Amino acid sequence: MGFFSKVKEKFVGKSAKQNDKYVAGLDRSNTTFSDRINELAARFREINDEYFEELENILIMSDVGVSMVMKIVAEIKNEVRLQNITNPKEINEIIVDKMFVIYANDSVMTTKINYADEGLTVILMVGVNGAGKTTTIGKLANRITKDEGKKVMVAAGDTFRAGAIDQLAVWANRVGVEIVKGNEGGDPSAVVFDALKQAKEKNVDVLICDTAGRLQNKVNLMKELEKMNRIIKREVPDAPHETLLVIDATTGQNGVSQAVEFSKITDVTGLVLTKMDGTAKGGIVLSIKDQLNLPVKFIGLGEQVDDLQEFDLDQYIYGLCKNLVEE
Ligand SMILES: Nc1nc2c(ncn2[C@@H]2O[C@H](COP(=O)(O)OP(=O)(O)OP(=O)(O)O)[C@@H](O)[C@H]2O)c(=O)[nH]1
Repeated sequence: MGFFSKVKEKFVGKSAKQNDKYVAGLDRSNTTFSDRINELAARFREINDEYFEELENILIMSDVGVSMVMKIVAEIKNEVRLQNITNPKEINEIIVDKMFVIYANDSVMTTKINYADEGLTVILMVGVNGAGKTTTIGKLANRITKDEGKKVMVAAGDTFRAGAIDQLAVWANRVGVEIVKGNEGGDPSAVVFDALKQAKEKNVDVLICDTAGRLQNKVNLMKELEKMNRIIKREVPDAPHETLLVIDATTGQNGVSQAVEFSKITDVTGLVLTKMDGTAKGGIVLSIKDQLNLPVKFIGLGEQVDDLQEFDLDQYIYGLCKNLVEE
């Protein structure tokens, strides 16, 4: 069964609680993407080169990324020829299937957090300022505490940005986890070292470390992350278990380029796409996959504490293509 049929069978007419969050959070993307494709089908009597050009534009406007768009459209053309389809109204299923078959191909699809087999799990959060790192750490700490029953601690390793420490402290307080912090302008690795020591003493299960996001000063940032990684490894040899890169989905292709830069600086193990509810260009998930081949582990679908959702490909497809699937 193709993605299209699978998603249709799974979600249409049903209302699972988590699914509602995806549908609401991706509403703007769905309207831009699905409605434009439906509108295109209504305008063309038959599928021709012009139709495909417009389809390419819709995909590009949804932030799918040019090289990915070319691959997807080539696949769609091929399938249309094979099935001998000429009516644009019959193409929805093929569009949805091809987009996601390409996404899922050769993919590292694990969305689960890689926890340590035993002892302390260390998660390092990286990303440029304003991407939503602090908010994500708060939401993630809450998820891990409430859903998995683990004891979480956070380390205020962004000593560079004014206010970052206080902001993280507010979140820690809100979700009821302990925070280890140093002074603004201090050595972030010292904070992390301190946090590692305390986490081990207090039998913490998961330590989430904030870091500064000065991508414009790449050499310093690289040195800082290297030092932090060295200290973490010295204390917990198989750590960090995850280095999650936080990207603001509303920054579109710029966010994708930042992600590429970050992945050159440090070993990223997964992505968190924030503010998906604030963009009409939900296709960024596909573009990132194409350029980085890293799994999207979480997506931010709002500002509330429970708006960070584990990335689920089926729910994402349904959210993005709702009006196509339900046509
Ligand atoms: N709508 C929406 N807003 C979000 C989401 N994630 C974060 N935000 C908001 O984005 C803004 C910036 O997020 P912060 O966590 O404060 O990011 P920052 O502290 O500026 O920068 P860093 O922590 O360095 O990334 C805040 O107003 C958050 O509430 C999301 O998934 N959806």
